Amino acid sequence: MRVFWELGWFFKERKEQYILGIFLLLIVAFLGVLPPRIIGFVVDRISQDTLTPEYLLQWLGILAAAALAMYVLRYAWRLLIFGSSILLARNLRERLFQHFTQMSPAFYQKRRVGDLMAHATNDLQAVQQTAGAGVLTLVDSIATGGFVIAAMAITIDWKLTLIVLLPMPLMAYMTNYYGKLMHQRFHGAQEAFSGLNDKTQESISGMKVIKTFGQEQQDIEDFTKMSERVVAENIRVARVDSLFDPTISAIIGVCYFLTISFGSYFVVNGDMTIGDLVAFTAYLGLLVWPMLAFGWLFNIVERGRASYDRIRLLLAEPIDIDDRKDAIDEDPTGDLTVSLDRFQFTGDQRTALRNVHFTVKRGETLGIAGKTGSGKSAILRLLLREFDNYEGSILFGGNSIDSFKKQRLRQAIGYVPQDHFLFSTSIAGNIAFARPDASLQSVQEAAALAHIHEDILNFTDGYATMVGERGVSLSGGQKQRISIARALMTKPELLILDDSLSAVDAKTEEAILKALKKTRTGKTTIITSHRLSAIQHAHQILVMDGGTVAEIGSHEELMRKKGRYYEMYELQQLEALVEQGGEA
Ligand SMILES: Nc1ncnc2c1ncn2[C@@H]1O[C@H](COP(=O)(O)OP(=O)(O)OP(=O)(O)O)[C@@H](O)[C@H]1O
Repeated sequence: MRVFWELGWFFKERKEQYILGIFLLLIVAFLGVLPPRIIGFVVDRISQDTLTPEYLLQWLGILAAAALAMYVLRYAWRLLIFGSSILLARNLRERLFQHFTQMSPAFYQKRRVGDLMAHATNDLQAVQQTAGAGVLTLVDSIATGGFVIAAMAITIDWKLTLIVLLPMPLMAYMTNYYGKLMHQRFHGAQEAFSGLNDKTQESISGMKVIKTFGQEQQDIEDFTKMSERVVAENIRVARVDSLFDPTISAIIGVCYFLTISFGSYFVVNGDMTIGDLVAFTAYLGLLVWPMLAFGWLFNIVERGRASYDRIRLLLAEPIDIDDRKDAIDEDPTGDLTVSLDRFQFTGDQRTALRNVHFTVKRGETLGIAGKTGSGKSAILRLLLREFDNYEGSILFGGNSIDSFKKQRLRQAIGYVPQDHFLFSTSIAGNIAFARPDASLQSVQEAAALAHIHEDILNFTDGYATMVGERGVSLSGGQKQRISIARALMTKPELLILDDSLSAVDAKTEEAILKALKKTRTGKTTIITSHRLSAIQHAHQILVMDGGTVAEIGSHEELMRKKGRYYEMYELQQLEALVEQGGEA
């Protein structure tokens, strides 16, 4: 029951609704004890042969009024309590989503998407159930049970009531024992569900690769195994859950046995009337629901507790990249000075970057070259402040990048990542992502700069063409150029192209670079590329090797040096020549 205490903050927030709801529920529970008592009175009149139509009508009238009141009040408390529990789910859902948006890539690296989705769906539903059906079963079982027992003891016979209640401690012990078992098993069931969720998500996203490699059968087998584990875990839960009903029914059976044995003895002895015994038996029938509800309560509460524990753990995960208290609320601008002594990716033992020192003057272009895995993207990710755990400093306009508000820093940067991601919306919507209020004209201008305008006009719906799952399929080069247009929309102070021209042909690459040079005067640009043609025009070129700077200088300087850059350049020239069929 600890989960009710832990959800106390929410019950306080919705105090009025819960108090009124519980109050109405208590009235309903009280009204519920009237019918058996009325039946008892009427049976006594019948057995004494003194039943008059007026007497019967009077009680029937009261019964009808009670039934009507219960109908209306039940509706009202359900609305109040279940309505509130829906708000709890909304509240937690929004907090979770907000939390997800603030977490750094390091968080997503160690979490699985399916797992996070299970938190946002299955777990939230279980917590909602606790605040709704959980509160209902708790209050209703105690109130109805309490009123019925009170009615039995006060209006009929306290001795018979005591006798009948004798098996109750056994029931309390059993339900408590089952509850503990359920808690352990629920954890297993929820984890298995998370795993299955993750598998489904990954298989659907990677269906193309699965099919290409003809691995459908293997994937189906993996899925089936995980699905069977979910079934097995849930059957383990059901095995305990199924024990509640038979246990409660058996105990109720014992109660009936005691009622009939001792009740008939009391009637024969003249301590009770037949009407009393009939009413008592009817009351016993009314005890079935609170006892069953008590069993369900354990189920709901244990499920809710396991889920709420998982949600709280997730929400307690610290935001590792956060704004400082005195963060600068201005867009960063100026020279970029990078002085990195050492950087390791979170959770990785290897040094990803070592002794990387360079300055990019405002308005200049920096090119970064280097073999795959040499640390080019790592530098860019630090500039974006995806990680803070480096030794050294990164200054933007003389201020450390972590002294700016995260939002401000990222607004100042237009980033085109290697792995393009387009949203399932129109092409215009994708380009205007960071400026949703932008005019179509500025969207088209950005698209023209990224050399994708003509392609877009050729699509059936032009800029309104839908992209993604339910839309048009785009080529890698088209996706790249739409991503570049998206980054250009904000006219960023710093534009970062992370190998973003790899899927376009040499002519298109040249045209894009020319357009950038023309429109980005006074603004800084960083381009990483395997193809040196994309960076040879840069004011400065950084050649990375094994996480450190191997060479730095302009194209001419590096060519004169005849070092690594020279070798790479010569090799690429040769490759180009071979591709053209050896004609110089
Ligand atoms: N999130 C991460 N956690 C641990 N190691 C990582 C992570 N991302 C990259 N690395 C490692 O850091 C090194 C540098 O990677 P980086 O992505 O910067 O290379 P790159 O030069 O951009 O390569 P490419 O040209 O293939 O994109 C690599 O050895 C890579 O395996």
